[in-house]
Amino acid sequence: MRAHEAGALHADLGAANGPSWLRTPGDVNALVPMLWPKTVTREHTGEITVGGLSVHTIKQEHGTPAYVFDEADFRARCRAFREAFGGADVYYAGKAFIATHIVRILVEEGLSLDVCTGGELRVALNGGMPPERIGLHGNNKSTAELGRAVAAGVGRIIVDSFDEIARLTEIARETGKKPKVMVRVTVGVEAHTHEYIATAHEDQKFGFSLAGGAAEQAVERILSDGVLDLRGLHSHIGSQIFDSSGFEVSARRILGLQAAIQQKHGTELPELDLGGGFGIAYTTQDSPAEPADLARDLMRIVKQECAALHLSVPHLSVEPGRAIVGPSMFTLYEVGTVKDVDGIRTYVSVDGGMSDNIRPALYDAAYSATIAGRASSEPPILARVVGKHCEAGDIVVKDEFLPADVRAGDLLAVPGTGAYCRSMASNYNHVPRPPVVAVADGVSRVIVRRETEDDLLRLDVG
Ligand SMILES: Cc1ncc(COP(=O)(O)O)c(C=O)c1O
Ligand SMILES: N[C@@H](CCCC[NH3+])C(=O)O
Repeated sequence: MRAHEAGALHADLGAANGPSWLRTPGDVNALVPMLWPKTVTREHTGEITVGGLSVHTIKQEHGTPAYVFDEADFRARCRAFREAFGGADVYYAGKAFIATHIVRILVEEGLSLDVCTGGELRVALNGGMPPERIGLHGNNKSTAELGRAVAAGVGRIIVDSFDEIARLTEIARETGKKPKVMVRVTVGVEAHTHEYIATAHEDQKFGFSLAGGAAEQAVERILSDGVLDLRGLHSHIGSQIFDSSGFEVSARRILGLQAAIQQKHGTELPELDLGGGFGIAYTTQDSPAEPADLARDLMRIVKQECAALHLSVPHLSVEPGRAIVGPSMFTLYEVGTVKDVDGIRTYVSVDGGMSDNIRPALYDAAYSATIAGRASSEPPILARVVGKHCEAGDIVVKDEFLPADVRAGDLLAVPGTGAYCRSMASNYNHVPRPPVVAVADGVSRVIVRRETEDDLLRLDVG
């Protein structure tokens, strides 16, 4: 007997907490479109296909667990952002997920790229991103990283500390180059998101404080030295944000600083970056905005503020990561064990876990899941999908209704794992990291290969 049947449980869970769309036996097979890559469908056989390939074929060719990347979906999202933002530049945030193949697609789709380490810069250049379309971030860029970025001729370096300004000024003097920079401003906005991924409140490591005057001092130092080419101001308020009011406050404050700089120094800064952070749906409880709506709102706010402050509208850029790549992937697992803890819940263990998705453990992030290899007409039961790690907090999906006949050998898919899953993966417990398999037009292709135990042993020099 399964621990909990959905009908009895709904009253306890309440619509706000439970995965409320799964109420009837048929619903366990339903795919809510906003959670899945665009080409995903459930066939009449009951199994899920993506890009024309069935999950069984993907499993046969590549094994599980695997991150499955829907290339057509990713391209469509790149295009949607580029078209929505029209004259503005879209810097895809590589920290969400970067690989050479991804960079090639970004180049083809006309996006620019935000990198935040020398490692990401290396992949960006390897994938053929024109250096002038690369922006380098980071609160502690080393002299070596700055030197490489300047030598490569990156289009912008977003400076984040006085130490960095000094370091970069020295590199510019030594090389005779004039690197283009933006000043990252901490605008003092409390973004409505998990505290670990909010980045614009005062008490934290990123940026120069607006309220404390550090941002203005940073601008003054750059202008008075005259060695760096100050292009504009930058603000990023955090990640997985749904409420546009944070962007509005941020734009108002940063343009206030821009106006103050213009008044004091007579310098009209030509560019403005409002960062990324646009939220996506992980469960049916989330309601993300369309890129066109985001773009319209942001542009309206900037135009209004510029008009009020008598500023020319600067060339705008944004840095979405999650909203582009997040929904383009799902993780395909195989169920290994099913355990009923009587009267509490059913634990469904899969062949991955916190090493391929640390977000539930780190941010209490919610995900959803479905049995991907078949449909079921059994009633739903409340399940917790867990991993294989030696850690009680190794949760993949905290609450989900799965069919009562969920069993070992089932394929299980978790959508929305394109952003910050492979890029934050570890090999905890010496579990090798899964591959990223790109699927398009019925063909699959490994774009990041599976890590092997040999890879891990090679690091262990004995
Ligand atoms: C400076 C900067 N830009 C862009 C991003 C991308 O954020 P998201 O993936 O939420 O769009 C981040 C991450 O939060 C960031 O720190
Ligand atoms: N890693 C975070 C997002 C932070 C992005 C970088 N500032 C997440 O998984 O949600």
